Amino acid sequence: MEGVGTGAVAAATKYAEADITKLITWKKGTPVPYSLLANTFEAIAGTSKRLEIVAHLVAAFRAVLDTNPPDLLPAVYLCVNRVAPSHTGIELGIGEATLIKALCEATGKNEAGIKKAYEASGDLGVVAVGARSTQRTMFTPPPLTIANVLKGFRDIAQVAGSKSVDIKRGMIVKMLVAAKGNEPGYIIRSLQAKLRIGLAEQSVLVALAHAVHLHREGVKDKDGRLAEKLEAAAQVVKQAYSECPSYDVLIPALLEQGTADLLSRCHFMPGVPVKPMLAKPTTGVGEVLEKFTDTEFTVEYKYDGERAQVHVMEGGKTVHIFSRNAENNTPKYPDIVARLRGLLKPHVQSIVFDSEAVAYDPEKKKILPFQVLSTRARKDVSVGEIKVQVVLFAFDCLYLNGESLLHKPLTERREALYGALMEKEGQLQFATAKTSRDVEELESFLTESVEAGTEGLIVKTLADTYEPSKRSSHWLKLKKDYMEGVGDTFDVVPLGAFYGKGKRTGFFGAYLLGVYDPDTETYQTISKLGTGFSEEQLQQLADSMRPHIIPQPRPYYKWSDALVPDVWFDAVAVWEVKAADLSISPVHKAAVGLVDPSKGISIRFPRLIRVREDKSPEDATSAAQVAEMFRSQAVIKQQQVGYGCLWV
Ligand SMILES: Nc1ncnc2c1ncn2[C@@H]1O[C@H](COP(=O)(O)OP(=O)(O)OP(=O)(O)O)[C@@H](O)[C@H]1O
Ligand SMILES: [Mg+2]
Ligand SMILES: [Mg+2]
Repeated sequence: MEGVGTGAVAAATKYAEADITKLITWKKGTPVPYSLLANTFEAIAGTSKRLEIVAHLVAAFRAVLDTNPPDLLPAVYLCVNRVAPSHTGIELGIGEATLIKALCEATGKNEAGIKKAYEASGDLGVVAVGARSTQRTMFTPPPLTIANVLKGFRDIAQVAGSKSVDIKRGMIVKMLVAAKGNEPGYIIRSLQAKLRIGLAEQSVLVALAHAVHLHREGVKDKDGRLAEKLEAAAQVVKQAYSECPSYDVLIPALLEQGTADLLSRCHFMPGVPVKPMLAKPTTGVGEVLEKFTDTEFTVEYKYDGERAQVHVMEGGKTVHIFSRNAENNTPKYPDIVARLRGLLKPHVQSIVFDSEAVAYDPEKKKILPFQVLSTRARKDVSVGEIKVQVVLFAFDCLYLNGESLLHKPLTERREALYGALMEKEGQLQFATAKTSRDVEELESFLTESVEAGTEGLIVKTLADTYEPSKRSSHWLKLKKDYMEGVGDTFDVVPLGAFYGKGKRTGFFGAYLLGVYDPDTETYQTISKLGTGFSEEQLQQLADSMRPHIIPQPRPYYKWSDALVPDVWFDAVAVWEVKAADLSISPVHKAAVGLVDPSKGISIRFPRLIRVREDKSPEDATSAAQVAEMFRSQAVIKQQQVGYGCLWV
């Protein structure tokens, strides 16, 4: 067995010393006050050390477990700043204008004053805490509790109809009036769907695992193995959550029997999207053969469309289609929903398969590029009005007739797939595949794949399981581009913009781009993007970003005084760009500390490929990926020099 990380040992020691009774200010069996969380958030915001962040959360969760366990579920939702699992599509994200009005109403302050304070601090949460109420209320409202804050948020998220803005505002005012001390700040930030305390979901999962373990087994290290057990608990909880990303399932399972045997109670199930398995870039057939010397692998066409995880239940009566992001894409594809029933073999009652939805020309019987798919409407699509036809290329089977196949090898999953669905041209086809180790054969398969209108190949080991949410080295992508020395594309977040000159006066001529570092929860600049747009595209991008201008950069943006944009944006969009190469930069901050202690990495000559509607800013290219790409670029350069062909 692997050794236990020093982190776990330090954590175990910290927990043993923590006195959670100090936190408990309420009676056992009564609802836990929201102040427990607000104070915990405050403490977390005050440190950047993972270990301390997790320790604060563990203490709070233990206090909940000791006194009122049913409050653990709402507490966790509030920590991850969500009101429901993401596939339900129920989310917060109240606009600034509404929040400002609500703050005025709740505090009796005027709008100009609130706006001025907002301009100064750039954070409505800070404004909310500072804006003490000048109004007297007849009755002091009872303190906010964790359960009623979540319920309030849920209600607000679900108000619909013509008067919804006013109704929402009224509900927000009520919460703000009841909030005390630092609470209004976190209420406001939660409503904005931006907690901004540097709390990553992975940390919440670890804390949850540790708290549950300590609550059940005690904090004393009875056999010298506490650190090891805590680490094991965290692993199991993380895995359960990646198979079944729903706290509504995970937390009751944890409360019931702890982490022992958790995967048998919280596992993949149709209706809840599993996080998709991801692939790593490779540079050529040579590298693939080198990596997989002793491993059996297969190669498939890599289609350029949109990922579609298809859940079919009750013999086709219920169908859900989920995006790469676990969002519900079913309303976008009524045509697929309608055709699926006819494509199931008779013995198939339920199936979940992984596929790529690709635009298709039924007359020419040809697949079409992603750009065509992106013109298809996203919501309220009715079958009769569909202009862009799609074909599904199925490549994996995750579940069949009541049984999860996630832990089966790809060979078995593929057999299940081929045995469960019927192919029909232009409707549903299996991804073209080949199994070979021959360099020439693979090279020509790659050429073939590109001629067939795909992006290249995806190489998969045959003996491995499906690894939800992992960017695993069991799946390697081999795009034509990589071999031309370009490397994989980057998914970047526009953080700011520069006004244009000459013909571009009046709108943005260039953008400041950033990547995301989930370890520090910061956006770090990587490049300036200023060429390669059409005038029309420039206009569209400017229109899409203008509503997201903010008065000041967020405290979690890492940028340099040497390159300050004219306006800053909230981190809301993801753009896919192709770039020339990566270099250590005196200006940019991407992956700072990972390759060089104080300098970041930048990319040269980025060109916009597409706007990624299917990725959220936290799914942007990560700092660690940038560092990895930088290192592998150095290796390739060296190899190419070695082969006498200088890399340009
Ligand atoms: N045969 C296939 N097997 C697996 N994935 C495929 C296949 N054909 C197409 N794909 C698509 O390729 C994607 C992986 O490569 P791609 O470079 O497009 O990733 P991405 O969506 O940009 O995400 P990232 O860059 O974060 O990996 C998968 O998510 C899937 O949508
Ligand atoms: Mg793709
Ligand atoms: Mg990509």
